[in-house]
Amino acid sequence: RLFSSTSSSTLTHGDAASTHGDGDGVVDVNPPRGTRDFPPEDMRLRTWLFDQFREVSRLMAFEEVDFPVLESEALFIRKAGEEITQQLYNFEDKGGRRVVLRPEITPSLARLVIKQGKSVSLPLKWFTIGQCWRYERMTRGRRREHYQWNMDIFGVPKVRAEAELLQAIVLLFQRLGITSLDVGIRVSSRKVLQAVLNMYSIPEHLFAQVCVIVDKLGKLTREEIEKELMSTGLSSEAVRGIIEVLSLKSLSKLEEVLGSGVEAVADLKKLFSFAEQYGYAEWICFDASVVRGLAYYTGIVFEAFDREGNLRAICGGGRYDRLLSTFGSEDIPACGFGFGDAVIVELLKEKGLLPDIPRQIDDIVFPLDEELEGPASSIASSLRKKGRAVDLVEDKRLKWVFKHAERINASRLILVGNSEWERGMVRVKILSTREEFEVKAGELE
Ligand SMILES: OCc1cccc(Br)n1
Repeated sequence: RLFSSTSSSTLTHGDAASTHGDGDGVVDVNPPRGTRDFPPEDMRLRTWLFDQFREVSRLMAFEEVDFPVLESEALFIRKAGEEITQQLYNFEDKGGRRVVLRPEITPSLARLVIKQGKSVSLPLKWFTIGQCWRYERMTRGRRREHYQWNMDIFGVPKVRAEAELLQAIVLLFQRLGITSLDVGIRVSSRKVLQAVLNMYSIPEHLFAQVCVIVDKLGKLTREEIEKELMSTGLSSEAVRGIIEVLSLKSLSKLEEVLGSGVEAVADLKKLFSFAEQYGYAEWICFDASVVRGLAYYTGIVFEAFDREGNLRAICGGGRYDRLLSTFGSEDIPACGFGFGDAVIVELLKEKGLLPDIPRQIDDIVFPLDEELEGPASSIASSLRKKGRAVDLVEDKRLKWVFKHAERINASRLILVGNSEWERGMVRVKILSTREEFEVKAGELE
């Protein structure tokens, strides 16, 4: 029993098992609870997915940025009761600083925009793919980390920005083979809720808190939602009004209730007309119940969902025009989305769209005798300098090498044997055609 998943310590590179673990030589080779390793096969799928994120970012003319996973806790202290701020992976570092493993990326983006200040010209279109953390009581056995692709636009106040973000999401789905029959994107605006709160003269400072509660529609029962809303001091009449408006699924109905000329309706109408022009109208639908769970959204919000309703939101985002002033800076209009690496893979599995990403290398170089290991190394080296991916294999039987070549989809097998080498030659086998021929070692490329 060398390995067990029960003890808390882990095997670190180069250490003998006996110096770790709880004394009986048992080490835990599993990663910390709620986290994942990415062995080669999983890493190839992740790399493929992230390559799709990057390619869409390139098509949309976004620039890549990056940030530390570790951030000051101050960046995430918010009073609206969001789940994300109640599950902070926070701690005090050895310098007594309050820090967190970031639960989201938007505040880091805002921090960098403020830091860059006047040295950057607006609009800014930035993207990043980064790991985000939450400390979730493992009772629910959910993950504690995931990778998120974030796309954000700073300095565009009009809904053109949201229309651009929605195109990025649709392009991504299309690249993965997902259609608008599989997935939809629910779109609404926080200005809908703002208009309702105004109708009941509910004070501004309750807005974020009410949004966070209403975002639980569909997760909590209607009674639980009503109870939480009442606990913020809302009258039962206001609570009823909110729930009634948020159950609307038609823009014209919304206009009837809120009256024409309301900003929320104008924004949404503009966005839906953009959708027609971009060609992704069949992907989006108005749904007033979409508010998203982050306190800082101020306008259009959206989330992609699987139409079969088996999964959690695939991605989501919205406009956040007043986030920078919460960090003491001048506000800059902004909007963005986060797209996690987990739900999308569950969807691809469900749809039978998971790609098979096999290993692939160009050449295997194999010395047939021990004293040819030197020549084999120089052949491998010169091929690598010419850009060939080369696996230099030694101390194996030829039978194993042929199997290995198949397993890793090598294009060529280059055998270094005495009789050929004496004539300055090597034997080349093209594995796809079984063609075999001799080549001057110096002319190999
Ligand atoms: O989307 C919420 C979230 C934040 C951090 C880590 C994980 Br897993 N999930």
